[in-house]
Amino acid sequence: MKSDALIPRSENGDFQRPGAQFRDVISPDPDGRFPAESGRYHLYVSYACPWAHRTLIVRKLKGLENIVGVTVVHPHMSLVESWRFYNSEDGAAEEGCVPDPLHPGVKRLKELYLKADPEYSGRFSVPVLWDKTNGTIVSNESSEIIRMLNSAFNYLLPPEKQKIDLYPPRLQLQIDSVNLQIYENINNGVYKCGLAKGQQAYDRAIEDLFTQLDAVESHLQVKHDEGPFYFGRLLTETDIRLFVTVIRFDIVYYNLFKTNRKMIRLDYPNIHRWMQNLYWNISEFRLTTNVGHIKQHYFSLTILNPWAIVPDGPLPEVVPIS
Ligand SMILES: N[C@@H](CCC(=O)N[C@@H](CS)C(=O)NCC(=O)O)C(=O)O
Repeated sequence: MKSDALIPRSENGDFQRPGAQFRDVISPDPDGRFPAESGRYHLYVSYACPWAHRTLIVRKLKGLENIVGVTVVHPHMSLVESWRFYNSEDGAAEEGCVPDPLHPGVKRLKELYLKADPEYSGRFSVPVLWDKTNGTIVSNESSEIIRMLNSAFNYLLPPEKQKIDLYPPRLQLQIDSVNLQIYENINNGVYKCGLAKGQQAYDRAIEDLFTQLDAVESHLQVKHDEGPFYFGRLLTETDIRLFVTVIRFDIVYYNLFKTNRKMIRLDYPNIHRWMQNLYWNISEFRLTTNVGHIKQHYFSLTILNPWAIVPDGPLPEVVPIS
């Protein structure tokens, strides 16, 4: 099968991201199928992937490093064979990748999906939240994994980490509604631009993307007096979900996905300031951002970049706060 045929699209050529298929939930209930326990769950992520990046940020913000393990896959992904684990022939560019520590001999993420469900026929995507006790996947949907990490393990955490609530009850309605627009037009919007098949599909996607970015820019300008976050004073999951796309924007999407009507650093001062604050002042954002993996992964998608040449810029990759 030609690799282009593996990109899911509508009849009009619009990219359509398939829904995740493992949708179980870790709960604080000790009698549940997936009770919150220390050392039982493991995240498989790529540093390149914005959806996986959400889970890395929340894991760190909540101080779950010793409770939920992580393995980073190699940044080069095969559309047919899926992500692969580090092997001894890999070099320095693959910083942070290791062989699968839980399943010696497993080479590809695909194998874990098939262990969890031999009949599985969906995409082999990251992130994967793995349950060591049942030997299965709890969830491969990042929006739901971050909600679990936000609250399910609280009873194991010190008070200052328990208190961090990225989905606070009084903002939930607003968060849900903003998340939806940001997902549709920005998070997935950049993919709709990059993976559009045909001019009209691209034109639709780019219009929606920049209309939404313009709206976020105005929103952040108004909110700035209240605080540095999307909702002002409080850091929420909306900041995380927006950050993972914005940090990749000038570096890969602008060029590879043709989202080049405007650049964050030059044309969106409020979004840029908001992003710089998260990146430079909140270490959990900076320490989970790996620009090397991001560039290695996206520019290796030969369906969009036949020679897999990784461009030099933009420099600096993330502009320091002046
Ligand atoms: N709904 C998923 C989407 C995850 C996703 O699409 N991940 C991409 C990487 S950025 C992936 O692993 N794709 C592999 C593939 O489609 O084969 C989530 O948010 O967790």
